[in-house]
Amino acid sequence: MAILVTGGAGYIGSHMVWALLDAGENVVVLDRLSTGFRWAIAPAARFYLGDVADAEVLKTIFIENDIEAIIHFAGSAVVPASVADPLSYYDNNSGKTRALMSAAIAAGVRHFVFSSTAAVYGPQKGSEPVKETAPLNPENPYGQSKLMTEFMLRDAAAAYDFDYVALRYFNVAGADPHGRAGQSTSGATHLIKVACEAALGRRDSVHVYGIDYPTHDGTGVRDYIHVTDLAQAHLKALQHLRRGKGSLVANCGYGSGYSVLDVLNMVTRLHGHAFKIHMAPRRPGDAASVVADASLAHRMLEWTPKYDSLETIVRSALDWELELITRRVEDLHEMRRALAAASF
Ligand SMILES: NC(=O)c1ccc[n+]([C@@H]2O[C@H](COP(=O)([O-])OP(=O)(O)OC[C@H]3O[C@@H](n4cnc5c(N)ncnc54)[C@H](O)[C@@H]3O)[C@@H](O)[C@H]2O)c1
Ligand SMILES: O=c1ccn([C@@H]2O[C@H](COP(=O)(O)OP(=O)(O)O[C@H]3O[C@H](CO)[C@H](O)[C@H](O)[C@H]3O)[C@@H](O)[C@H]2O)c(=O)[nH]1
Repeated sequence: MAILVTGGAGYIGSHMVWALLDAGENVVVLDRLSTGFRWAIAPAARFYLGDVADAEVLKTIFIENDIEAIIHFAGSAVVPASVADPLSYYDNNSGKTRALMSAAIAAGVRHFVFSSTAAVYGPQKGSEPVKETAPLNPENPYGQSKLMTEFMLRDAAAAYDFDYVALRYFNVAGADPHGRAGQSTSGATHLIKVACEAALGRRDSVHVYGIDYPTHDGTGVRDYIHVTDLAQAHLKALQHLRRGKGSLVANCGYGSGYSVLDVLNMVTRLHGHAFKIHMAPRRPGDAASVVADASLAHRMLEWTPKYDSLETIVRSALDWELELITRRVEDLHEMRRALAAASF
């Protein structure tokens, strides 16, 4: 039996692949490498290049592997891009997931774990942690496209021999503590990644989007969750489904909110070098404060985070940024050696 990880070449998916392999699972990855990288996939996983909606590649995967469950990360994940091009988000996050679900159900795959998001909730009054029962009112097409998928999962689970866990991630950050994976996306927009790049001189500066929010320092507040804890939550979700405990929608966060300035100060403190900061207008589609109440995941999945401190998250993100620089330098040396060898 094997677990199919879609989007396993991406940031969160690549950590999931390592977590599954560490837990002794057989892993199959499907990724079209639009934002992910072939090198990010752990060598022990079996890789298929393709789109999650490609019926032919799915057929091949289901014939060649005994897929027990799908952990579905493949998708588009940038809030402002979804505001600029909503239909591509509905296509990739909702339409293509529908095609994947349909092929999976036809092939007899019974378990599905889905990457949902805190963006399904929309604007919150005050800074109270958000429970799963909060109104679902996405502020942007990204959140809406994920919510539509949650509805498809709910209805499919009611109709077919199929169950699912949808995990609503808050702000995922950090990198594998063993240095095997991290966030490598070029042109990243996520705050911690952007700030670490600026600290290491890979960007000129960081823009702070909005200083007039009703938060403790006027900047946006988010609940940052370490990617390794998030991968563990998926392992627990898989266990939950295997034990026949039924479908579930649960938040994944820590319940602690940090502002943009809190994050920038932490990066500066840990790295030791200041970088340029520009105050900028609010970003379209952004909420003031988004913090999780994750008590349901703790209770139902028996999930206990291990890396729940902003300092640990930022430290691992900085370590990964240094690792990427080292790898680029090694690649350059390799290219130089290859060029020198070719010129003789
Ligand atoms: N990063 C976050 O803070 C965050 C928060 C909430 C939810 N999520 C969700 O988690 C998932 C993973 O996010 P990430 O940050 O790792 O993003 P990512 O862009 O690093 O990874 C996505 C991966 O999916 C692949 N992909 C995209 N569309 C595909 C398709 N149609 N067919 C095959 N492969 C495809 C990409 O090549 C990439 O490897 C996404 O669904 C995202 O919406 C992320
Ligand atoms: O260069 C930057 C980048 C971000 N921010 C601010 O930092 C906070 C976090 O922004 P991110 O772009 O890092 O993350 P988002 O909160 O926009 O979105 C993330 O969290 C959401 C859930 O809250 C979704 O899950 C989504 O997939 C994921 O990208 C926001 O207040 C944003 O305005 C800046 O000030 N400058």
